[in-house]
Amino acid sequence: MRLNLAVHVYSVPMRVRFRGITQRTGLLFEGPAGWGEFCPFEEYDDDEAAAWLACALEAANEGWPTPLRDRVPVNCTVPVVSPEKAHEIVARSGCSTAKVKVAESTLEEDCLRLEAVRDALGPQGFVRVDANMLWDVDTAVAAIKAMDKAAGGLQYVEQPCHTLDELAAVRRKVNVPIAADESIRKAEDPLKVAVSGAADIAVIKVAPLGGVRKALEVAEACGLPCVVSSALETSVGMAAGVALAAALPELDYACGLATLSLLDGDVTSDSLLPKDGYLPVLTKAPVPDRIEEFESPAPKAWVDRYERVLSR
Ligand SMILES: O=C(O)CCC(=O)C1=CC=C[C@@H](O)[C@@H]1C(=O)O
Ligand SMILES: [Mg+2]
Repeated sequence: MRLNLAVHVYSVPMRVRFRGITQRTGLLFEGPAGWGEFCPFEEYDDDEAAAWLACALEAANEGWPTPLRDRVPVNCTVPVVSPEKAHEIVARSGCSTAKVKVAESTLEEDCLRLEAVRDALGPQGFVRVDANMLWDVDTAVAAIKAMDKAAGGLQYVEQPCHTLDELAAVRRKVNVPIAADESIRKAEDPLKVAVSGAADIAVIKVAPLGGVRKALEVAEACGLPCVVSSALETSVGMAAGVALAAALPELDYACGLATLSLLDGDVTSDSLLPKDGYLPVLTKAPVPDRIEEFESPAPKAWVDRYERVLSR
């Protein structure tokens, strides 16, 4: 269905279920500086969605700060899949860092998946895991020790538990570095969250933090090495994440921006897919020249949401 509006609602199937979704949906629009993408996950209320809109408006109206590098190292992302499939994803990616989703299945299954990932990467590669807050402190400590062994060394564990106090407690009890993700992006004020005692690394996401400039402020305020990670955007929104990674004064770790391969298609023919473990830095988002192939059959709810958040 074509809308009589300058916005396009897309719907792209996921190749594998990821964070509970099988279809990625969102909205694209063009402004004087280029294309922007508005795609807060469904459960986000209008308050939270406002930051995502600010990110899309920054891309469309202002553009991004000057990049400090022309390419960005990225990790491949391994969903909860069989060890064979995990091996295939990592081997095919060309990345030397893999992030593996854990804690959604049994510890044994997670460990088998991690062994397969290490096998695919070889001894020089880096393996990190993301538990998305699913553990309590004791479960986290036991799981991290077992996974560190199975993976032949973990680079870090992302958001093992819910609260900053729990992260700090886990951090005292394991040798694996801790990264904070939800603790930052879901904080009431991401600029004020006292993450430094609870984590070694900050995961920052450009859309939930309100755009490249806002996310750079958050990175500076938290004072930790940063990993820029995606929110499963199409290449249009992903370009903003890459712009953030390109503008960070220091970038010591591969970024979680190679998630296009989790989608079964893209709204542009200039997809941001990694080559030899890197994504190119673009000055503006790619033009969504394939939008018609992915036009949503039910755009109304998205247009309503966009207009509601825009008029707040
Ligand atoms: O960091 C990556 O490798 C990929 C991005 C990723 O894992 C996520 C993207 C979007 C939503 C999140 O549940 C998830 C994450 O928790 O980091
Ligand atoms: Mg995470």
